[in-house]
Amino acid sequence: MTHPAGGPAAFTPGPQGLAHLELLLAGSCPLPGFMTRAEAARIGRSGPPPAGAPWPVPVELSVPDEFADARALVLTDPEGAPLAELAVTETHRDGTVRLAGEVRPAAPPVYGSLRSLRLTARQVRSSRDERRALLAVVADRPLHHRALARIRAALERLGDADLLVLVDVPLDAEGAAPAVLAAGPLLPEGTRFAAVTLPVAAADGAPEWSAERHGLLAAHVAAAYGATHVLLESARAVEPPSGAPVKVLAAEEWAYDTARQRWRPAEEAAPGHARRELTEADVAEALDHGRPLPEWFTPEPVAAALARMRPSRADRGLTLFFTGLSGSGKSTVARGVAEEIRRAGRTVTLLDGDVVRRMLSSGLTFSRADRDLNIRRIGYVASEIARHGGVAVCAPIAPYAATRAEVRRMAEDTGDFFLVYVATPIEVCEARDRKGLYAKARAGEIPEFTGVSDPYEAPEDADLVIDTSAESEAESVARVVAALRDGGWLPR
Ligand SMILES: Nc1ncnc2c1ncn2[C@@H]1O[C@H](COP(=O)(O)OS(=O)(=O)O)[C@@H](OP(=O)(O)O)[C@H]1O
Ligand SMILES: Nc1ncnc2c1ncn2[C@@H]1O[C@H](COP(=O)(O)OP(=O)(O)O)[C@@H](O)[C@H]1O
Repeated sequence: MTHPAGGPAAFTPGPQGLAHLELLLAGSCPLPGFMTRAEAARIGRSGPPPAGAPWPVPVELSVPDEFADARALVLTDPEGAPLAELAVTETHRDGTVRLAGEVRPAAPPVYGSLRSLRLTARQVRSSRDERRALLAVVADRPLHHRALARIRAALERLGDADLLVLVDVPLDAEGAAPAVLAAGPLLPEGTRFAAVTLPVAAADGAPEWSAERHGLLAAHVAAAYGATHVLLESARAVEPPSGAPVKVLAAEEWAYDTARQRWRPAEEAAPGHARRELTEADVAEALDHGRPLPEWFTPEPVAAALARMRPSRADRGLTLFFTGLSGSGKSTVARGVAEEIRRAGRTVTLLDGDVVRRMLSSGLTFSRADRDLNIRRIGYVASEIARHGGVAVCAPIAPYAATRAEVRRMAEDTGDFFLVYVATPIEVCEARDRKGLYAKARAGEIPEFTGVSDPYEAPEDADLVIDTSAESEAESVARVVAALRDGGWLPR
């Protein structure tokens, strides 16, 4: 707990707390601060909120136990800069400690993605002609031709309306923003863009709301910006059932009419000529393999932004992680695969178990704690190699599933992760006993030996399983390389 200059303690809320605070401070939410338990209970978490509720979702702040007695709290951004002061009027426990009370702004926020685009509701309202209709599009995904056609049709129906695109992005990442903004030149002149972060749950650790609640929240925020009509282009929010403060336009199905070569409501498309949109997974797959997105589906500037945001797998970093018992063949196969990757034109670093134990992890034992530390170090180095577009080939035993999962998460922050389980039976590994270690382990001379006197948790999330007792070294290498080619990590 920190007490800046003798004042109240300071606390950095988690992502949900910060997102609620951002709306409170920007004047997008009409509440004075975080809700009491009774207020939050009245709004509820499932089903529609009661009629006349001031806000469609509970706004709560969860804090660690150490703040349970605080009367006031300075809420700061993740770098510690004060955002607001909270005067605590109620403390209650609901799994975690929750504080209620008014918030008073401290200093304008400087943190958060797309800060320069974070126009407040007040800023937008004060600079527009409120007699005109305002269509707000709340978007957390790229605007492809279908979305653009739907927006144009809605504007046409509304007559003389302004357009505001509320780009819904997390505070700590750009999300789909570059692809949403790339559609700017394809929208009417004068279209405004503002970045917002819509919370997805009441408080950190609380369950996420239903899609209808998300829709309702989006409508309320859009209304705060002065919108008269709302279109949801969101993966999370759907048309709310009722009670929205502005008209939420129906999300009827659209299709590409291949006869007329344009997008239109599916029921208007010529029979036999209605082509559906690509799914998000289709788009990801095309980008992963470096295939262009079809012109009928996505406009060129949006496609270009997407290709920048998600380079093909051949251009992304990769952590290729082998796991298996000692003597299973990890190093041998990893060496062969690394050679093939190099030959295919990619830069590759081999982080072999033995070398790592000498260079990165000398002094570590084979206790669980030290093995975990060893694997985390390998994961860290691999993820840095991947950050720069390289391929890191790792070949430690890595006996624990939880630690491998940690490395997967770390690696996927900067690139891709591909797990190869070398599932050679222990009898074969032991018969090979290249270093005589199994014999020593059986004789009790090496304690905590994996597979003999220490656990090995076989992976259930392997992307490929090989067994070097059933195939030659060349066959194993070829199978891994083929999987990398099929996945798009190596050119064909
Ligand atoms: N107690 C014990 N258990 C397992 N292995 C042992 C042990 N003591 C030494 N060795 C040798 O160390 C190599 C395994 O090191 P790793 O860094 O890959 O292990 S771990 O991932 O940290 O568990 C392993 O090398 P490989 O045969 O290449 O796997 C062994 O030769
Ligand atoms: N199909 C195969 N693939 C890989 N190694 C094999 C194969 N068949 C036999 N071996 C032998 O098994 C041993 C595996 O040792 P190594 O690659 O160091 O395993 P690890 O790194 O898992 O401890 C090597 O001596 C290798 O020559």
